[in-house]
Amino acid sequence: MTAAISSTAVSPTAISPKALAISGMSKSFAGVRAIRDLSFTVPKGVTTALIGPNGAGKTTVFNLVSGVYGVDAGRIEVNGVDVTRMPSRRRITTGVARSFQNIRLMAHLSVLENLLVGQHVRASSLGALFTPYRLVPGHRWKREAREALEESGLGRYADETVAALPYGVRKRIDLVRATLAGANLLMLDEPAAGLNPSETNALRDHLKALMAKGITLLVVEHDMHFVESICENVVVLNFGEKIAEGPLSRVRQDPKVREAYIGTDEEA
Ligand SMILES: Nc1ncnc2c1ncn2[C@@H]1O[C@H](COP(=O)(O)OP(=O)(O)OP(=O)(O)O)[C@@H](O)[C@H]1O
Repeated sequence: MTAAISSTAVSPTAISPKALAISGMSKSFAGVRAIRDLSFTVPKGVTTALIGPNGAGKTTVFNLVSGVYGVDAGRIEVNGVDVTRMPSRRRITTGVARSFQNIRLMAHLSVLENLLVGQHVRASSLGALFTPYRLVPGHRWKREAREALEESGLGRYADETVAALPYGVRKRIDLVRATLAGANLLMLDEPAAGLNPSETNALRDHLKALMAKGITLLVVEHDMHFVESICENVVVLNFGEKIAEGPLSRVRQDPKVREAYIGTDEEA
């Protein structure tokens, strides 16, 4: 049976100055050490990038924070709440949400329907979870979803089928979905991948608007121009370990970082 998600189970604390605090985190897959004794924090309001060559462990960090996998060792706090052993589906109640490299919107549904499906994570009872939204005229979630779309400049797409929309618009709708779920810490996995320059600009503006609303972003991104334009702090991983941390301008001069990227097509 699908468990109901109580919106009051854990209230994200406004007290912690850290949106995310990871300490001593390790994870192996069949003997391969993907993450090794990793510690870093994301202060509230400080847009942070997690960078590193292919296979460095960036997506694994997202999977561990969102609870797709359990850690072998270490501790993860979101907004001051220990989520280390918390089931994945409950972690949204602490304020963390993520977007994926491959957009997980349902292509055959409308934009609004996709957002309403996403909002079901906020359902506080089984009844609310299974109430078909069409049966509830003027439903609050529907209104909130339309408002969020308008606010993001995407209002005209509300009733369009997702499959018919350009990729850049779908990516931004995925962002609206994550914020509607009540997140104040958004983990974005390669948000700019596959976007053309004008779509990238629209995404950047969208992210800056979220930052201005107080949402903290943790971004995995290979496009360093994009990272430079929105991120104040950068954490660099290599073979699952943190090898550098700080502003991109400083980090990219670090010999360890330069060495990590040698032989790859990427640049830090
Ligand atoms: N489910 C899994 N099973 C086995 N190995 C895994 C699994 N997930 C990740 N790994 C391994 O963990 C290491 C880190 O992978 P991860 O995908 O986190 O790297 P990444 O930095 O996100 O790479 P990329 O930039 O290519 O997406 C790799 O060696 C990868 O093969």
